[in-house]
Amino acid sequence: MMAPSAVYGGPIHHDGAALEATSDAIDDVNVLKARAAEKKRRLELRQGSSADFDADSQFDATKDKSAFRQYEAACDRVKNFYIEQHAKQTVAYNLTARQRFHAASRVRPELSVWDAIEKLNTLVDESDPDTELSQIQHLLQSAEAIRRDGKPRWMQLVGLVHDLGKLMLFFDGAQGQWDVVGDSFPVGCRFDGRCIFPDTFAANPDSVHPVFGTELGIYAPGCGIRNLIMSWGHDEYLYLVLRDQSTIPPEGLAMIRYHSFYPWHHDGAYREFMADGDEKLLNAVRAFNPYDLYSKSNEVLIVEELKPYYLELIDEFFPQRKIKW
Ligand SMILES: O[C@H]1[C@H](O)[C@@H](O)[C@H](O)[C@@H](O)[C@H]1O
Ligand SMILES: [Fe+2]
Ligand SMILES: [Fe+2]
Repeated sequence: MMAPSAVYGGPIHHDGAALEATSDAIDDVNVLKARAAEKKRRLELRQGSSADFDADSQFDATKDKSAFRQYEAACDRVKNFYIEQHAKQTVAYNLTARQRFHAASRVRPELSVWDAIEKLNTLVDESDPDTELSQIQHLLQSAEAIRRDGKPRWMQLVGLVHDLGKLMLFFDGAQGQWDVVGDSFPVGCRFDGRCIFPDTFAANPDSVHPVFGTELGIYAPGCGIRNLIMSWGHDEYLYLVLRDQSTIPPEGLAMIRYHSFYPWHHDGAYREFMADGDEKLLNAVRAFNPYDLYSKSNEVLIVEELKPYYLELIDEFFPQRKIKW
């Protein structure tokens, strides 16, 4: 009979040191195996995301797009919202809001992204003619549409978080919904006729201001979209919050910052301020828009079912877990 040492190719030791060495080696192998399994799982997850971020959307092929953003036919809730917002979004208010945001004394609540999403459960957006569901549903509907179209994981994440700036209603000393939600536009120059309900800007003192009321106002042509002072609201707030606290790529940050800037990304206004590189950002914002707008539906998603997938996605882009809001 063959000696056991011949089968294993070496002598069998029974001393403690050798046993310890063997069990360390087994631990090492297990770590490697766990790492390989994790890598494979992440790869598999990614395989579901193969489309370019800016490839045309597919999920909305059968949607009647003319049914969305019908402001003339909208209810009084929406019209009254814009009457108030357009009267009050002045340069002076904007500077006050930004100072408030940047103040060293500002207490910044810390909350994970998922907890922030759940907090939005109670918020129904007064400016929105297309959904009366809570914002958590809107975020999940956007993210799910992006996921269904096989878009990159960072873009799915942008869908999931893009309206979290609406949390400023609870956190940032907002005055009401008028300085949180709704379409956005620059202040400091003439309000463009392509904004919705443009006549309501007549009640805004800046519209007759000797500088702010002129076509270019405080800006130079070609100054760059990033240099426009955007009306204060959830886009700008979330952009400022996430710019330094996530690994979202620049295109994703542009989607967040300008997703409500319909007069620019949808109606071609304010192009005179664009600089080199802005066309690329515009392209990104446009690629995101269908997932924000046409994903709105009355179909209620089951939050608990989707939660594990999105918790993992959040982990990938927010390694520090909690966000300073
Ligand atoms: O009513 C909506 C809503 O507030 C959205 O979150 C915003 O991004 C849109 O631009 C706006 O018109
Ligand atoms: Fe939004
Ligand atoms: Fe949205």
